[in-house]
Amino acid sequence: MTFGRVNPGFRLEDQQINGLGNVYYNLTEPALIEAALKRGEGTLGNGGAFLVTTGKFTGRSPKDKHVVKTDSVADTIWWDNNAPMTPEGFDALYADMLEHMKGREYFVQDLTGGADPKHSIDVRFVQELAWHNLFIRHMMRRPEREDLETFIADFTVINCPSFKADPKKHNCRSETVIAMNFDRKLILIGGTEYAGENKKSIFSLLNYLLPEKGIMPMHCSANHAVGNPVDTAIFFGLSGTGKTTLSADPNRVLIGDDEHGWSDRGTFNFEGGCYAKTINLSAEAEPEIYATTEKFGTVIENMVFDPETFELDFKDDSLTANMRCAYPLDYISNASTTALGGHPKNIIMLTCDAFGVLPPISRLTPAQAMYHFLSGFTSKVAGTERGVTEPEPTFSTCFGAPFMPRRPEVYGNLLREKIASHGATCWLVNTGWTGGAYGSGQRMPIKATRALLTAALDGSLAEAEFRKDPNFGFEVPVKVEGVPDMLLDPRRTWNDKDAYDAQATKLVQMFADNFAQYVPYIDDDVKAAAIG
Ligand SMILES: Nc1ncnc2c1ncn2[C@@H]1O[C@H](COP(=O)(O)OP(=O)(O)OP(=O)(O)O)[C@@H](O)[C@H]1O
Ligand SMILES: O=C([O-])CC(=O)C(=O)O
Ligand SMILES: [Mn+2]
Repeated sequence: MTFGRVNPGFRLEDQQINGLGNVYYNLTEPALIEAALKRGEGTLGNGGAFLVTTGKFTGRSPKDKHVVKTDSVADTIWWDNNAPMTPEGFDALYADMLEHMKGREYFVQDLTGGADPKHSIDVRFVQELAWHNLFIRHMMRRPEREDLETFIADFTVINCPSFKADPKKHNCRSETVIAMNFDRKLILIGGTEYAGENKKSIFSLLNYLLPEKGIMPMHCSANHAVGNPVDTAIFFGLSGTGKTTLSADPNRVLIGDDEHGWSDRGTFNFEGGCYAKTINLSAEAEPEIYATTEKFGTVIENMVFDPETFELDFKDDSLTANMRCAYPLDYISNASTTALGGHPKNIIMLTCDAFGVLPPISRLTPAQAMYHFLSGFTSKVAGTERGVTEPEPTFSTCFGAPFMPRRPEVYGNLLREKIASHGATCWLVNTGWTGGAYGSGQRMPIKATRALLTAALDGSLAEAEFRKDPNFGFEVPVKVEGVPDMLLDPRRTWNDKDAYDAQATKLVQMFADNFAQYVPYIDDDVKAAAIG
């Protein structure tokens, strides 16, 4: 039996997916929640939020992500960063997955990636879990309901958590698999219930497709000034650096929290929803995001709650530190209705420096911006990837290496051209440690980071006095209203100045060692910005 609304000429059978149990097409939120409850997938929480746990996998599995090595992509994929899978392995995987799916209920959503209709792709999600269907409905963009009847997908994602891959037969690494096949226009996900894999698979796809059209795909959040979309800011950053937290700014309009494109028409969100970390989330520091945790249909992943009152425990990280909530953009009161912005006037690169060396804000020249973009320094915070339990310094190029199918220079050069032609101002913002490294110092107060960003975005910071950082050569403001002077100079926040200097020297060397791999591919001015 099939239920719901769908293009009668584009059912699963038309895609040669046969023999399933009931198939539910494009159910809306109430029906999906009802189905998920009936299937025992989770619990209804306060305000109608939907509470789920995901078992063993509570973060992404980047090492289990494969790109199928077909002739058409063999020369353009960055294979050092993307594990290959043979076409034969993929075909066997697909056949076995289809066999496994037989007789089971499936939930289908027909959705779009990309708020700019000129550059969007249509994606069909075929999912075993009703709550994954709810999640992806929040996270992607929805066609008008009447357009569902003519919807044809450019790509199809099949997500079957109960399926276990066979590494030998399927040419993958483990029982968990994410396999992307550009020729067959299929993405197969198996062996994990973590919802983030659904959305990040489309991000990887767009990161491959868009550069060919001259569009820069970015792991960044974005917002714009109230009433003035031309005054757009984007915030690059690896997971946990503050893209979601800082883009939800009560004084600006939210465009999106995680994935955007920059075309010659301006910026556009790939998504229609947000996926926020909820660990230590507080109503005081992040009121807008906090409020979504009691809204109808918000998906709350891996949070501990009181079984009697359903109150969420934001401190309890016993299931994972990567607790999350997913909600549609319009659950944030000042979100953009179009999810479109102008050409970024300010580009913020967020880094969570657990060494406590980098200043809370620095101004970058375009060459320095390119240097930091290619470097992608941060610390991975606990939980978003399997096996990470405390901050772990890392260089993740383009602030999102796990999602980049092409070589870093492809993205670096695109960004560089766009910064040059639109004259964006670039900043490096450390949302990590101050007053010492992880273990002795403390995380940068959100209030201070916000005050610094406000000054950067309203233009007042440009008027400040700047000093040159002796370690990295960028400019650091000396005085900013609302922020203690001392905080602006990390060395002053450390009790032991020698320890700071030693740590700074070590970090500069880590940057230099990492950057050596890009030197053959880059221009002299960026090389000159490569200090150390
Ligand atoms: N100074 C700060 N600035 C930003 N975030 C901070 C700061 N101090 C602590 N945090 C915390 O760090 C976390 C930032 O997570 P956030 O969801 O914004 O990351 P993200 O960059 O959007 O990651 P992802 O790509 O995984 O979604 C939040 O839990 C936030 O409360
Ligand atoms: O993908 C996820 O699971 C969450 C996220 O946004 C990231 O890690 O960058
Ligand atoms: Mn992200």
